[in-house]
Amino acid sequence: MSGDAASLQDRYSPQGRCFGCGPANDRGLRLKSRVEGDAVVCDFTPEPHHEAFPGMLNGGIIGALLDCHSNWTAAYHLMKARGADAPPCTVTADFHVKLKKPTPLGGPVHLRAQVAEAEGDRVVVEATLEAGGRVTATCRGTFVAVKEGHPAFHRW
Ligand SMILES: CCCCCCCCCCCCCC(=O)SCCNC(=O)CCNC(=O)[C@H](O)C(C)(C)COP(=O)(O)OP(=O)(O)OC[C@H]1O[C@@H](n2cnc3c(N)ncnc32)[C@H](O)[C@@H]1OP(=O)(O)O
Repeated sequence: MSGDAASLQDRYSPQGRCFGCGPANDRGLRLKSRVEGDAVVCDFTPEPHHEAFPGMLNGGIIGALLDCHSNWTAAYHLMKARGADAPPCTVTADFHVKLKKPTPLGGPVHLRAQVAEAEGDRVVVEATLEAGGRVTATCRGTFVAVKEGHPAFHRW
């Protein structure tokens, strides 16, 4: 994979309102995913209201970050595989997050995702979330490009 400096969200879905990744949702997380070699990466700085217990990041927020970032990794992969100039609309079919250690607040977290398997419209993505240079959560999920007629089609 390769790409320029703009985030995938800003480039392909600037009007998106998804809670995790929509640039136009001013109450959302607005994560910014970027292509780096064979991976897609993202740095996100949690805010105090994302806290679970003092100084530690909420697990649901971790899940939302890993879900959206992995979704964009799948969509970008399908775009490249199809030779298209825009990604298809993908949705999450399943994702499994392991919260391995508490994730500290107070600095950025780093997300990194890669395609593990792909067949047709379905892509399996593996991702990690690091804080302070240590992996605190991992994720494996399946993301599906939807067809016309699905409620998500052309809705991101
Ligand atoms: C330019 C824009 C760029 C965008 C970039 C993208 C990045 C996005 C970033 C956003 C990140 C945000 C992350 C998020 O939050 S994504 C939002 C959370 N995820 C979902 O809502 C996904 C819900 N699940 C599904 O839609 C399907 O299961 C999928 C598509 C995953 C698989 O479906 P597949 O076809 O493989 O499986 P199947 O044939 O066995 O169906 C299973 C069930 O699916 C339903 N179903 C299927 N089709 C339709 C339909 N047309 N209209 C209505 N429903 C439909 C139907 O109920 C069926 O059940 P039943 O019929 O057995 O009862």
